[in-house]
Amino acid sequence: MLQRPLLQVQNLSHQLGEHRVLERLSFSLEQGEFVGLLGPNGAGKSSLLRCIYRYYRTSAKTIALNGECLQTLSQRTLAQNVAVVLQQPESDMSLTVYEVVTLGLLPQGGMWRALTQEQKQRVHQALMDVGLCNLQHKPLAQLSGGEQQRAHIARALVQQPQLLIMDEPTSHLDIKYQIELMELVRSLKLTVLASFHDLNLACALCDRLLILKHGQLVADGAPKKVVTEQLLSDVFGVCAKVSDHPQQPDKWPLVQYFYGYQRHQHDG
Ligand SMILES: Nc1ncnc2c1ncn2[C@@H]1O[C@H](COP(=O)(O)OP(=O)(O)OP(=O)(O)O)[C@@H](O)[C@H]1O
Repeated sequence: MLQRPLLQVQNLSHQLGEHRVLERLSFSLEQGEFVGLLGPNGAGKSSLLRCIYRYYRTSAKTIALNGECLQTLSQRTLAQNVAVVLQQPESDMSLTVYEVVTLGLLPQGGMWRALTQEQKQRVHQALMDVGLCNLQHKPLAQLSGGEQQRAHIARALVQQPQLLIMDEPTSHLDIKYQIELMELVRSLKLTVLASFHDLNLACALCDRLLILKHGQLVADGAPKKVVTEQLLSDVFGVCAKVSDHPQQPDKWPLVQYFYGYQRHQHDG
């Protein structure tokens, strides 16, 4: 029997004010896939992710989770199944790391009563997974950007979601943190849809890439298939050389950019 996709997006369009930000998108995510969402500024990445975690309401039947229409799921069912990590949320800075991570129990009805042994264990395990046990009693505000993001990922882990959505989770982190954090997420074997700006990082981490341009899905496939010099020129407007990454030549393309755009613009 064919397995049902975890997430199915079918003919999704979305309008913000006068602006049509998503245009008839269709794709699905299989259980366990790690999928990168790429595209230039304004392409519609955040808008698409917002539709999927239901920050934006969309028309019925355009998004299904486990075969059920996203719009009809209760808030609780949605929160039990979908966790979201955004870039640098600042709302919970006064909480300690432990408290932030415990927030992940909310969808299961935790937090408002004493934690059960099982819940405490789950929080502890998540703190271990992200390597934050030693900082768990510190306020979030006293942590570095990378450590804060780890705490948010631990919160998402405690939620035990089927789908983890990440909107540019690494954009303020240095390159080592970016790699470390995303390799950590990858090792957790969740289904992940994450937006990126760093093409090389996305190529090395993702099973599959979705490329957006002007709200349309212009490519969907393995990094090696999708990332071509033509696509980089057509979608991102850059001139680049694409070769094989020395570490994984069969799987990972390596993008090297050429510079001098300012001069070309002036040269007309
Ligand atoms: N509230 C809004 N009302 C009208 N248009 C909006 C609104 N929010 C975003 N947009 C527009 O929707 C388009 C898509 O924006 P979105 O944030 O989804 O792009 P993005 O690919 O995530 O961009 P970036 O890489 O810059 O974060 C942009 O042209 C943006 O100007």
